[in-house]
Amino acid sequence: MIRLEHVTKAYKGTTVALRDVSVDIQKGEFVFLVGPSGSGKSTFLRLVTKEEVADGGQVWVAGKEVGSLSPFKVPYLRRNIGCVFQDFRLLPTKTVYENVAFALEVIGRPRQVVKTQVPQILDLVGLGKKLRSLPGELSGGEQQRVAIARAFVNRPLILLADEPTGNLDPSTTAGIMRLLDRINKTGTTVVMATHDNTIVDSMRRRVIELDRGTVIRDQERGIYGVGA
Ligand SMILES: Nc1ncnc2c1ncn2[C@@H]1O[C@H](COP(=O)(O)OP(=O)(O)OP(=O)(O)O)[C@@H](O)[C@H]1O
Repeated sequence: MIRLEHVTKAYKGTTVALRDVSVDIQKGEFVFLVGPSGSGKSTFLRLVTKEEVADGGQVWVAGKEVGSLSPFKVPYLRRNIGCVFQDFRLLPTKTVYENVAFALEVIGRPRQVVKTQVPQILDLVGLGKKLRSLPGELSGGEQQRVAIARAFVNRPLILLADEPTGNLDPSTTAGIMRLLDRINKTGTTVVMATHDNTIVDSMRRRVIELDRGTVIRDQERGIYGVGA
């Protein structure tokens, strides 16, 4: 579903962010990306969505080589990928319902589809009763649930999560992880960058560890790491 082949990425004026990274992630896997700050985790995720382009090597997503996709095809690539971030990135003046509906409207889904799917997905994330709230009226955990609903409402093949629990307390974090686990169980491939050793150690999923842009460990049912 996601394959990086000898991928290298350097930003202007910085050291290399990823160096000869080769990784193959199958459909339906749940993968943790771990490593110290600056090790290249976010860069990895941004290459998958083509927010960044590799300098060397190839990035394959759902059977397409992303680097050579023409610009007009990039939106179609992104329809297959839901993204969740540490800072939620909700539209502050729009309600919970509108935030999630927007994700369907921008890809031209008919109104009737929006009307049925948005309440359904908000029920799934446990926010069926907060449709009319604004993000600012919700707790951090609830805001992240809205963000996950928005990322998943289109049933993407892939869900990328960059430190999704970074701003949340441990019990809220556990709820978010249960939700991501449920989404993964529907067959969605989940790749999550995290610094949270407790999560990684309790889930025991595949762990890919980066250090200064290089994969130093790729372990099935892994733990966060030695000395973490
Ligand atoms: N837009 C950018 N411009 C220049 N350098 C960048 C840019 N984004 C990342 N970098 C650099 O690339 C390297 C990898 O950064 P990246 O954000 O991928 O790491 P990370 O593992 O996600 O870090 P963190 O855990 O702090 O989010 C770092 O040295 C960083 O400073």
